[in-house]
Amino acid sequence: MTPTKWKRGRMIGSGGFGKVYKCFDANSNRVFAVKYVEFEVQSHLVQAEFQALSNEIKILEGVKHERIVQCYGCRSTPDALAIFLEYIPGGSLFDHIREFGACSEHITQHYTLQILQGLTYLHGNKIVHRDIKAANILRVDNGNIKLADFGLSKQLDDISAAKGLKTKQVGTPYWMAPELLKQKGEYGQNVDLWSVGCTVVEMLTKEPPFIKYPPIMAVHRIINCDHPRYMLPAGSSTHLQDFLKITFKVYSVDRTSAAELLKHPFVAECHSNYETNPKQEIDHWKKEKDELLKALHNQKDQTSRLQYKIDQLMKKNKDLEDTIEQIRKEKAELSNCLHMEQNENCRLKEKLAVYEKKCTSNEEKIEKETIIPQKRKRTLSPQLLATTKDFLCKVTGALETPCSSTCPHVIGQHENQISQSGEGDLHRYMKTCTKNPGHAGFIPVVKFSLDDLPATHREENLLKFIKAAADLTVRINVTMTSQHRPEYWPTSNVPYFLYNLRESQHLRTGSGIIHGVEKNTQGPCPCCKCKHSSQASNVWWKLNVVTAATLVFDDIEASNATLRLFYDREYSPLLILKDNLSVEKKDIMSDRSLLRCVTCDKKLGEKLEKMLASYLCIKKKVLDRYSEYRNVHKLMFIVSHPHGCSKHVSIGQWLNVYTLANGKYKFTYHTGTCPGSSGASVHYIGFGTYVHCGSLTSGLNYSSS
Ligand SMILES: Nc1ncnc2c1ncn2[C@@H]1O[C@H](COP(=O)(O)OP(=O)(O)OP(=O)(O)O)[C@@H](O)[C@H]1O
Repeated sequence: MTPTKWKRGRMIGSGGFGKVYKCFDANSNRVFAVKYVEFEVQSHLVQAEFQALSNEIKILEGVKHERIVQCYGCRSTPDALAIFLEYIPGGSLFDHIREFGACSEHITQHYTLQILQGLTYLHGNKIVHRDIKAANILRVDNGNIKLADFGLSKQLDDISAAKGLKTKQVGTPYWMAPELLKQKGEYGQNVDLWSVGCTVVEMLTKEPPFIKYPPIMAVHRIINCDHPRYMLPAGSSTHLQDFLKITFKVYSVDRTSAAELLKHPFVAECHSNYETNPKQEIDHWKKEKDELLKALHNQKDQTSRLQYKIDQLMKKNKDLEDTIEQIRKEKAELSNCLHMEQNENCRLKEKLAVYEKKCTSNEEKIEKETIIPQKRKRTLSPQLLATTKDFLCKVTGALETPCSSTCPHVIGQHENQISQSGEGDLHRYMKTCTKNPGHAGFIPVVKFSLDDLPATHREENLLKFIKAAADLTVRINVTMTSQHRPEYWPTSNVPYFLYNLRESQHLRTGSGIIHGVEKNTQGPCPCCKCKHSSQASNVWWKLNVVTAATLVFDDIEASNATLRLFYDREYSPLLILKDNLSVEKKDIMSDRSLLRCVTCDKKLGEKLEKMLASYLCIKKKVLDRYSEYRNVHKLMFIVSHPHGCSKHVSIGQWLNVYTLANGKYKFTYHTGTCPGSSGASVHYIGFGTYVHCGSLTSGLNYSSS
């Protein structure tokens, strides 16, 4: 029954065709919703359209279904048509989605079922809704829904087209079926099924398909698509996907009717009414409860995991803080230590200065004992050179000339490098050398080449000979001066070298050459290692080394001596021999010592055997080649370890050769030697090999006889 004594209440919404208010009819004592459709023009045409609308409304008054908003007729006012509707307090599904978010598939199933129920009824009564969408689905408080706005849209569109409405309809094509959007397109009830599909997508995703396009483009897409595109929530059922496939059939004839769709598994399992099926509702809530419990459980798990992580981090943090504290303490201690070390350093520096002073004075003492002061050397040299006869005193070889303690010739500098501070100081002596400052005449053995030979002798074999001699040259270190050194040279009153330092320990260094390598296979190796081993080697080598007697005087000194082999460059690997080192033969007057030592290092023994063989072979070739020119070119070379440093070759000419009473030769030369050259082999090309002894007060160097 249409309200007669009604009063308009608050506005509850507005749509494309007018505003909706709550209203109360005093006659029936009932609340309604009233939709005001306002007129624009009172033309004849519009009048006709309104008449058609009123007639339609009358028909709709007879449409009664629990899923349909009941229409209670209409009344005309001067500028509007008031259509009375059943008041539904829950608002539209559109508002619900906006407020609470998309519906779950479960809820969507229920709403879809109820939409289809409403549509089945409308279609059964030959009514097409034409405007199914969430905004036209109203929620009853008990959770069920009703379809609103049905059947009037065609009439309202017609009035709008005739420009008879104040509010202009702006078409929302997103829910419309393709055939409805096509110009002059014919359509039937099945347009509502397409819209149901769009509304299902809207319920699940909050938006119908194609919403991202402006209306005009959306229309184009809907008309031309094979199937609308949408993104369903993850885990959506296959029933749902299949249901949508059916509703979105492009050709309306292919779409299944609303009544048939009620049998689709997507909706068939739902009970039609929420409130009338408490069991299902209980199941639903139980399910929701279970899900909530599960979520709660997960949250608890996560919380306890997070708590554990926090605890771990706090512990780690604490450890780090402790470490920082520890580092701070250590730093403080270290800076304390550093401070103390700096003080100690200062103290030691002062002490060092004192010792250096002492050391210098000791060195000076030694020098006084062993070396003629420079001043004297310079002044005496020219006179001494003048008379070669004077040189041939008893000690230097000419036995017919007696020597006295004042004999200037024999107080020659026996070129041991003496170092009070051990090996560490040898480079210092090299740098501060006064005999050959800069060592221009000394060529490191590794750099020696053909170019270093005089043009007259630039021959491969001579170079090979020098290299072979260099290979066998060794550095000899002695750390003890024997108490058996004589006070005087034999049969003279000339003090013997280092007599005053006998029984003292200090480093003396000189040179020598390996002169014999003898392989032994008889009996066990006598080296220290084999002596104390049950697996003593049966193969070993005896090595003979020639050096100066003033360098290694006797077995006491030999047992405190070492041989360094292959010391070709400063960083050559350390290869030291000292096993069973002894003096096999000694000639004080000639200043020659023949040392002996052993090795059972097979690789070394064989290598030295080969080296010696090629040395002797090339030596002979060179001797043969140059023997007839030996007095013409007077070429000679020396391989030694100046100042105990790495091997150097010095090349030059000898000055004089004296034939001694015993038929031996004695040479003098300026070819470069330094402290540390004592005992080095001196090779006179065309003559043979001798041992370097020292330098005379004249500055001349001389070798053994
Ligand atoms: N019977 C009703 N009971 C309670 N509220 C209603 C009722 N009818 C409509 N409303 C409210 O009024 C709003 C506007 O409704 P109306 O039908 O005018 O517009 P619409 O359906 O949103 O848009 P259009 O008219 O373009 O389809 C609805 O969204 C709803 O919230």
